[in-house]
Amino acid sequence: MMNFQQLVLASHNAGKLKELQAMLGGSVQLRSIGEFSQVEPEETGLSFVENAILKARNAARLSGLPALADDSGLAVDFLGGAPGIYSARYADGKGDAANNAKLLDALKDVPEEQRGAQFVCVLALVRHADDPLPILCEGLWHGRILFEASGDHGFGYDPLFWVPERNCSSADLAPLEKNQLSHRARAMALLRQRLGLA
Ligand SMILES: O=c1nc[nH]c2c1ncn2[C@H]1C[C@H](O)[C@@H](COP(=O)(O)OP(=O)(O)OP(=O)(O)O)O1
Ligand SMILES: [Mg+2]
Repeated sequence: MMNFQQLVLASHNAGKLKELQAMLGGSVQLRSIGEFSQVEPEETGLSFVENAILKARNAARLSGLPALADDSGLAVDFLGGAPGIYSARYADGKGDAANNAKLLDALKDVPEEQRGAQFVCVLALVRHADDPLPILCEGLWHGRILFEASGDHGFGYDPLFWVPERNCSSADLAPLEKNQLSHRARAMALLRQRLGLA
């Protein structure tokens, strides 16, 4: 078993870095890919898995370190799984607020029982840029899309995601609580097992 004391996180999303570092604890130091490059790779894959691997390889190449990538998104039942892998680009790169406004508009006439959705997270870890056997772990989080935003924590679509097991939005959850329940938490629990950190 390889010992990953330092990993580069192949993400330019500060929210992900915070959550993933909190989940990993002190045993692994996550360094941001921002230390090495500000250029974001184009996410050309057709799946979360492909995009996670592509981002991890790119970060390993740029940093010379083993790399962890997170490709995630929101799959809305009524929209046939959209925005899915296009979640970050849903409102053409105009950011989280525009993404959320577009989603609320797309669902404005959809009743509560048809507003089911899941957050998806795929984590990919490569030992080096050409690693032929990336470690892959996925996590899902089932919930519903609210009719209006609620909460100040988290990032992205959190204010619109109703968490049935807590009866509030994921942005209403304290960070510690989100990090025990989320799609990312589930994927990370599997990764920790794979790495012998559990
Ligand atoms: O826990 C979450 N709470 C709320 N929203 C979330 C979450 N997890 C993913 N999301 C949303 C944000 C973004 O719209 C998309 C991820 O897109 P994704 O390409 O994986 O990440 P990103 O572009 O923000 O950063 P990067 O690619 O550099 O890792 O799904
Ligand atoms: Mg991205």
